[in-house]
Parts: sequence; structure tokens; C-alpha cells
Amino acid sequence: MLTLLPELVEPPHLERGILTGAALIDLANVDFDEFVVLAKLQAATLDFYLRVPDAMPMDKVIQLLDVGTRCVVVSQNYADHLVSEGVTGERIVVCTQDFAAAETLVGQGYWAGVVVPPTDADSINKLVDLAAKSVAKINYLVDVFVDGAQSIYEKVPGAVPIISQEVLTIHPDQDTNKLSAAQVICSRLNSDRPDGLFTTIVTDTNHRALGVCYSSPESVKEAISTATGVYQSRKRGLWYKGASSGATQKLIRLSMDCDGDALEFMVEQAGPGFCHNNTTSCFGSFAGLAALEETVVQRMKNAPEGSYTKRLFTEQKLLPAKIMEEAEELCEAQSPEEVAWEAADLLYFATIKLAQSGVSWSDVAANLDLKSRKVTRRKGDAKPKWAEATKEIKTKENQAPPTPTAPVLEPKVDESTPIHMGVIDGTNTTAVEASLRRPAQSSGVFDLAKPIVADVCARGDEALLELTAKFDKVQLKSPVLNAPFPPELMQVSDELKDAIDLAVANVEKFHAAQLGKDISVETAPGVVCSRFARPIARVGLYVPGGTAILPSTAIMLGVPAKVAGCKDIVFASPPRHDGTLTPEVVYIAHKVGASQIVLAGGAQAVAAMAYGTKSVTKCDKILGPGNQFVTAAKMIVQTDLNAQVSIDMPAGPSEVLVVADAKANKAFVVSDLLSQAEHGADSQVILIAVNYSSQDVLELQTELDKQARALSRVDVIRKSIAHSTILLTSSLEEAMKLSNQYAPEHLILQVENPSKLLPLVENAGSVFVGALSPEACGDYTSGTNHTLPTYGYANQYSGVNTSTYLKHITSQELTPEGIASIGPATYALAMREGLDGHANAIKVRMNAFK
Ligand SMILES: NC(=O)c1ccc[n+]([C@@H]2O[C@H](COP(=O)([O-])OP(=O)(O)OC[C@H]3O[C@@H](n4cnc5c(N)ncnc54)[C@H](O)[C@@H]3O)[C@@H](O)[C@H]2O)c1
Ligand SMILES: N[C@H](CO)Cc1c[nH]c[nH+]1
Repeated sequence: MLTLLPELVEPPHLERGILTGAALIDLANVDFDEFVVLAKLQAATLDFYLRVPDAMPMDKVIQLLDVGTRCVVVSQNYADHLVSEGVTGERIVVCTQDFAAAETLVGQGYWAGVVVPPTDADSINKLVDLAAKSVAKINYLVDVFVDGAQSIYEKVPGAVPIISQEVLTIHPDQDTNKLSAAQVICSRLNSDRPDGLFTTIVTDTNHRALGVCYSSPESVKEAISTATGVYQSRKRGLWYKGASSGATQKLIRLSMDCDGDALEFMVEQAGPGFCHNNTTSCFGSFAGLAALEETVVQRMKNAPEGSYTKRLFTEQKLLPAKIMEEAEELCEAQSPEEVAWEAADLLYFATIKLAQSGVSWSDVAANLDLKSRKVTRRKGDAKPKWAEATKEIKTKENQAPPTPTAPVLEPKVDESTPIHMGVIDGTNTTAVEASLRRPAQSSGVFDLAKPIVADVCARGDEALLELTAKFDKVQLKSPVLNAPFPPELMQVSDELKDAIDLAVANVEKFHAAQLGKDISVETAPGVVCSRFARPIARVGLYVPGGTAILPSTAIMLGVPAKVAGCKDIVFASPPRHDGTLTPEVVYIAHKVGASQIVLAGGAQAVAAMAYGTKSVTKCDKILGPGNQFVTAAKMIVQTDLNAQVSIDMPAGPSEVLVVADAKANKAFVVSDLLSQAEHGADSQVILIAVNYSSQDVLELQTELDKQARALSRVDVIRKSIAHSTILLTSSLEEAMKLSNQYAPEHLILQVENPSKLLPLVENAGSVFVGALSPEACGDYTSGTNHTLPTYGYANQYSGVNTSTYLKHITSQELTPEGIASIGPATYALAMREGLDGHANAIKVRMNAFK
């Protein structure tokens, strides 16, 4: 059956289309570019038939076929031109009203189909005659809603009914005036069984058989309307698979065999498997790629820390290096056994890459099928880099394979590729988990940061100066600038001074309000417990300066330090190539009363403040965001007892999660996503799109591409958008569940009544409520702090606030009445613990007041 879609399709309609397999769209009614985007997203799961107007240029039609359109429906004249352009007959359906022409086409025998809209009883009879003569493979696409057409598709073997989406229903019990999709499907089936049931092969999305069931018109109707596996049990009537066991099925596609006596239900199986023995298939376990895929997906969730599989998932460069190593070994393999061996190794590592990216082998198969539909073929020559490498491989035949080196992962940027985010269904848990993984989560960076930290700890200033020369490309004479800072190093325009002053005033107001009061409570008669705050004396504040200069971070770290009353405020920031610092950072350091600025960045700056050097003041706490090296170094020094230093939190590459409903202003949403994507290639931005149609997704992607291209850091954005995703959900509750799972640094709510969602926020660094609260305001001027936990640590850390700079000390004072009131209990507990020294300290006092 071909579902006629009157206009561009929305997801729920598409789902129905997927169940029935194909959709016919009239290109006169839809926008060409929009269709191209839709086809790229959906052509793997839905066969698109496109009615193309005669006026359309040939290269555009070829483009439509290239993006996966199954067939184009065209006039005969146009079809002849397409054939002369090399398009094969199975991609063309000829549309004709002329039965003589149709007869000739039938004679030619290679067209994918002929659309014959029958207009009267006479033409219907002619068509039936024609069909009787036709060679087997001809498809007649018949418009069912022309009177009498139903008799055609029932009488004409191979006739495919075209049914408008508007008159078709998957819920015939509710939509009684519409045509039942199940009924249309079943009218094409002939049972060869005495009980009239249809044998039904149940398969997974790779067409691997899971088992055999039976269907009836009633069970097919239930299956289609619930989009689940529903069958007809020969003993117990309708069988909703998994209703009692939990092993439910999502129905992906339904099709019939060549002679219409059996069905295939392609499903996604939940639970332990299809078989009642809790195995994936009734025909035993899967082997080969299928088994490997299952194992790898399991291991991704629970591989033990330190295992090789875990390393493959977490060490950023290991997997690409192994894939390239195995690809090279496959190229060098000679005997059939060697080729099989090396290909298996390569597929193993490829399977890890797929699992990590939330892609399955069935997605790969669908992609291969799509590629097989390309009409325009590239020459297929290798890129120069690989052509050169191949030359080497040939000359190395029969030699021992070389030791592979880790490749530099700098993919070439193709500027014509649209800047679009990946789109996934928010209910696909595996894909969601993969897409929410932070790009910079690599334990390998600790191995790089550790020797740097150790070097600075051991050699102090000398190491610090060397590492600054190495990483920041500047040879300094001294690694510090001590207060009072020279005025010529803090020359700032009046306009910027005003902006800084405003930001400082607001941040100060909000952080001063957090100071809170000391507390004093009489817990029992004569027992007074108190708590009072004291500033941490020496704080080291890291202001990033690698990919962008961030004076705003100096404000966010320096102002609360001043509010809290820290005695020694030390800043650290990477110097510029001329050895100076950004003047705004020096100006802010001066404004908050800093005593010193360390001219260093990365792990070495953190180490210098943690251990102290001859020139650098040793600090008690290190605060501030930074890249992976900074964050790793902070985590290393806080676990070193010799350093005696604590940290604020792991605050790494910036990230944002936006929850937006379909009514949200897409330009606003996109601008918020891009404002964080521009921070660095390792930043990540996530959009949870609630009730977005495919049209909404398309509009958003178009806006994203437009705004991104207009920004100066578009190259950085391309890289961060490459690991950023849109998650499609159908409810705000589901959206907030996903957001809490991600625990974003920044959460932006662009929905109707956004403050209503606040009670649902469990994990987030800072929340931006409503369309007029862009994150950029929080980054600079509103008053909240922008130093916030990333990597999902928002589920356990707060962002920087005034308490981050304070210690809270408790005290107690007891009177004789107090000793009397809690003495006996204290004595009893001490005796129970066998600590009679403790007990004695109570006893002597109780005796003194007897
Ligand atoms: N979470 C937050 O609150 C927050 C706030 C502001 C900024 N940020 C993030 O801070 C980060 C700043 O990163 P950045 O790189 O721009 O500046 P950075 O100052 O953190 O890092 C630059 C330093 O990294 C070191 N480095 C660079 N490459 C190295 C290598 N290969 N080996 C060892 N050391 C190396 C160098 O010493 C350099 O000085 C960004 O990711 C940004 O998103 C986060
Ligand atoms: N968005 C960053 C926090 O992740 C902070 C910042 C500084 N400058 C601009 N933005």
C-alpha cells in the first residue's frame, strides 16, 4: 500500500507510513529543500515516491534520487529523459491516463510502476484486462478513492493501492468513516491454512528471525493501532506480546511475502528476548556481528574500571588509533584466513565506535541501502593522503607490519556541509546515553597532567617557566606579577571599565547577600552550639586564557573572594605571546585587591598555586574553570595530602542544555546553543525539543546553520556541534527527566510558563528561566556566578558562591546545668565504645558538681 501524504509529513503520520512502508508525496505541494532534509532523515525507514512536475530541472530530480527517494512518479516524456540520463527503470513510475501507452509500458516490462487513475467502469475493465496480460513484475499504482478502484486492486495482481493519509486510519473503531489500514493490508493476504490465519515471521531490525507467530485481521488491526507486536494465538485468542512477561515489542515495519500468504513483523524487542526461554531468538543465540553488538552494548554500560573495553570507551585517542591500525592490517593481509582475521578485528573496533555513538549495525545496513540508491557516482579515487599511504603498503608487502602511532584527529572541514545537530528520539535509551556523553571525558588527560604537576612540585619556578615556554610559547623572566600592579598593564577603555564596574556591582550584591548569619542554638538546657564563618586565607583563582580571554571569570572568582574577606587573593592566567596579560584581567585583579598574578596556564599554573614555589604563594584552595588539563590538575592536587589544598569543583568545558517547546522563538534557542558551542571544540550543547514536528526541526537546523556561519568562531562551532544533539520528546516531564540525567552546567527553559518547571529541576549548575533570560547575562552581568560544575558534576556540586570561600567553624559552651543534662548520655556512649578516657572527662565534671 502506498500512503498518499497530502503535504510534508509530521512524525506521527510518518510512523504510520513506516508501518505501511511507503509514502507518495506530490512535490508541487512541498518545498524542494525541505523535502531533501526530510528524505535524509527518513529515507532509510520509509520508501518515498515523489510525484515530480514536468517543469522540474533534471539535475534536481537526480538530486532527489541521490538522497534516497525510492521512485519518482513522472510523465512518460520525462521518464524517457531520465532513462537517457542513466536512471534505471526501477526508480521510475510512469504516470499516464492513456491505456494504450500503459500497455506499451507494460510490454517494456522494466518500469517500477504505472499510475493509472481509472475514471470509469470501462477504464477499470481495460486495466483489469491489461493486468491479466502483463508480465509479473509490473506494479500498478491505483488511486483507491476513484470509484470502483477497490475492485481493481483486489482483482489486479500486483496493483498497489494509493490511499490518502487523510482518509486512512489505524484506529478504525474510532474513525468509523475512514478506511482501515489493517483491512487494506489484509485484503491483499490469502491464507493457505485451514484456520485462516497468516503465518507471521517475527524479525529484528536486521531481518534476523526471532520466531514464528500467527496473525488474523483482528490482530493485525491491534498491532497497527498500538504499533506493538500483537498476534493471534491459536489457543488463547489475541496475544499482546510481553503483556505479562514485559518482553514487549515495538512494531517497526510490517510487510507481506511475494504471494501474500505470510507476514513479516519487524520489531524492536524489549526485555531479555523474544523466546519464552529468555533468549533473543527461538532459533538459538545469534552469532557473529549480532552477538558482538549485544556484548559490546552491555560492556559499554558495565565494563569494569581499568579493563581494555573500558579504556576503548574512555580514552579519546585509543579507539581511532586501533581502527586505523586494523584498517592498515586488513589492507596488508594476503591469505583468505588473514583477510578474515583482520576484517574481524576491524569490525570489532568499528562495533565499539558504533555503540559509543548510539548507532547499530542495522543503522549501518540502512545507510548502505540508501547509498545503493545514489544515481550520481563519485569517481571513487582515494584522497591524496590515503593514495600515498597505499603506495607504502604495496612496497611493504611481506614485511612485518609497522607499529602504529596514534593519529592526529583533525578532520578536514568541509565548509559546504550544513552546520546541523544530530537528532535522536529521546526514548531511545542507548542513543540518548551515547549522545549525552561529554566529548572531553577522557581519563587519558590525567596521564598527561600528572607529570606536569609532579614537575612543578619538584622544580618550582624553573619548571613553571619551562612549561610556559612550551605550552604558551613565551619565555618569561619571572612567573609572577606582584601587587601593586603597574598602571600601564591595566589600560582599559572607559566603556569597558563601566561594563566591568556594573558587572562587579551586581556580582557583589548577589554574593554579599549570600554571606548569611552566624548561628547559635541551645540544644539542651545549658548547652549552646554555635557556627560562625571565617574566610579561607589564601585562594588561587584560575582565569582561563587559552582559546578566549575571559576577564569575566576574573570577576566571578575575584569578587566573591573579596566579599568573603580572603586575605591573599592570587590570580593565575596564561600570558599572551608578548609575555603580558590581558589588561582587563589585571584591572579586575587590582579592583578586588589581589596580591599576585601568576603568569601561567594549564596544569602547571594549578600545581604552582597548590604547592607554592619560590615566587608563587601557596594557596589553601584553588578555584576556577579551565580546559581538561586545568580540571585534571585540580583533581590531582586535591588528592595529594602533601599539597593540603582543596578545590571548588570540576569546572571544565562549557555546556548548555536548552529545553524548548515548539512555540519557543527558534532564533533565541539557537543563539543560546551557539553562545556555548563557541567556547571550544570540546564544548557540548543539547536541545531537548518538546513536541517538535519535523518542520520545527528543519526550521531550527536552518536557523542554526545561518547564525553559526555569521559568527567569527564558526570553525570552533562546527567541531562542538559535531558532538551536540537534539533530543525529541513529547512531554515536559520527559524533557526534565533527561535534563536531570545530563545534569547540565547551564539549563535554559524556553517553554510556556517556564517557572512552573523549576520544581522539577534536580541537577543543574544554574537555571535561566524564560526566553528573555539568555545565558550570556549570567556569564557577565546579572549577578549569578558563571563558574559552574560541568561533566555532569552538577548532580553533586554547587557552582562557585560565597560559601566556596568560607570555612564554617562550630563551637559549644556548657554550663553546670549543661553537664548535668547531657553528661550521663555522653558517659554511657563513651563506655559502650570502650573509651574510658572520654567517659572519665565527663565523670570528673559530673562529680565536681554533685
Ligand atoms: N565551567 C565553567 O564554569 C567555565 C567558565 C568559563 C570557561 N570555561 C571553560 O574553560 C575552558 C577554557 O579553556 P582554554 O583552553 O581556553 O583555556 P585554559 O586557560 O583553561 O587552558 C589553556 C592552557 O592549557 C594548557 N595546555 C594547552 N594544551 C596543552 C597540552 N597539550 N598539554 C598540556 N597543557 C596544555 C596551556 O598551558 C594553556 O595555557 C573552556 O573549555 C571553557 O568552556 C568553563
Ligand atoms: N559560559 C562560561 C561558563 O561555562 C563563562 C563565560 C565566560 N565568558 C563567556 N562565558
